[in-house]
Amino acid sequence: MIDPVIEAKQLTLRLSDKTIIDNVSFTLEQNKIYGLLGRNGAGKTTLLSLLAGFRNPTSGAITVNGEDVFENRAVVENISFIRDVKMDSDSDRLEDYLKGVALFRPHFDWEYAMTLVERFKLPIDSPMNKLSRGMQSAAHVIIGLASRAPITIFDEAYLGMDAPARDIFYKEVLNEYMERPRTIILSTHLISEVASMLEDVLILHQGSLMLHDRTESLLSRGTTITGDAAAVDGFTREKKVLNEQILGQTKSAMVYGELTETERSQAERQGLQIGPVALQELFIHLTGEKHNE
Ligand SMILES: Nc1ncnc2c1ncn2[C@@H]1O[C@H](COP(=O)(O)OP(=O)(O)OP(=O)(O)O)[C@@H](O)[C@H]1O
Repeated sequence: MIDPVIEAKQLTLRLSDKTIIDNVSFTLEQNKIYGLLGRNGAGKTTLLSLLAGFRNPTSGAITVNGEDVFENRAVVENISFIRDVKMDSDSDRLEDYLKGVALFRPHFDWEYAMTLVERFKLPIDSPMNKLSRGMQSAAHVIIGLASRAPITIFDEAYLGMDAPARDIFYKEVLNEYMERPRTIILSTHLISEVASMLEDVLILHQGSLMLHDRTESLLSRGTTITGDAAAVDGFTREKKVLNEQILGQTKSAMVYGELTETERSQAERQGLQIGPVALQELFIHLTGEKHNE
């Protein structure tokens, strides 16, 4: 499959009379890294299951290059959907497990998978259910990376992994993406760790798509003001402050909303530094209780 374009049109899923995905529409262009963010229960896994063809929408459509995904083998074999599932009852050795998975994945690179097994220091002969939680996560991440599917989805796949293992994962994702561009969707609560990798961000809130924007333009909605604590307080008095940090006499405040040119020169005159806002703070603000009252 070349250059997959994913389109959701008024996508809706109801389960037991509850609307889980509510009239969601978006277009995902080929070969970008997308971040799918949302609070617990927002519907991220459900949306990704629809995209991976595991579920049939109640109404609306989700297509890849114009073709419906559900029960469409030609499309689905180009999608790798990696979740953090526990393998408590699977006694296959890791090597056999990977061999089994590779059979159904046309782009699977066995040599790369073995390199990753070494990088994550996984015992290749161990039964899956004897691996630690983090090692099981790493095994799934290896499948996602080595499958080299044109559409690769990591749904909290790396939650059990410790910080050094996650670091390896992020580096591998970026390396792979540079060498073999593909569409990668990362659904995560570890926003600060992945923020710099994301080209576009989608925020799902209570089943609806709240926002789809380039990360850069999303980040321009907020500003960090740093400097003398009293000056920062004066400057931000009328503004929506998302978060503040104080270190001695110095204060750093994240505010929502773009600054005007006049405000920027005013800040400069007062010796205040202006910097970018963190994606995580924006996310907390946009999906927090108060913003949605
Ligand atoms: N089979 C089902 N039947 C009924 N409701 C379901 C079913 N599966 C999920 N839900 C509900 O759908 C909503 C969305 O769940 P989903 O797992 O997609 O959210 P999520 O954004 O991935 O959450 P988290 O970040 O906590 O993993 C939740 O309210 C959940 O209870």
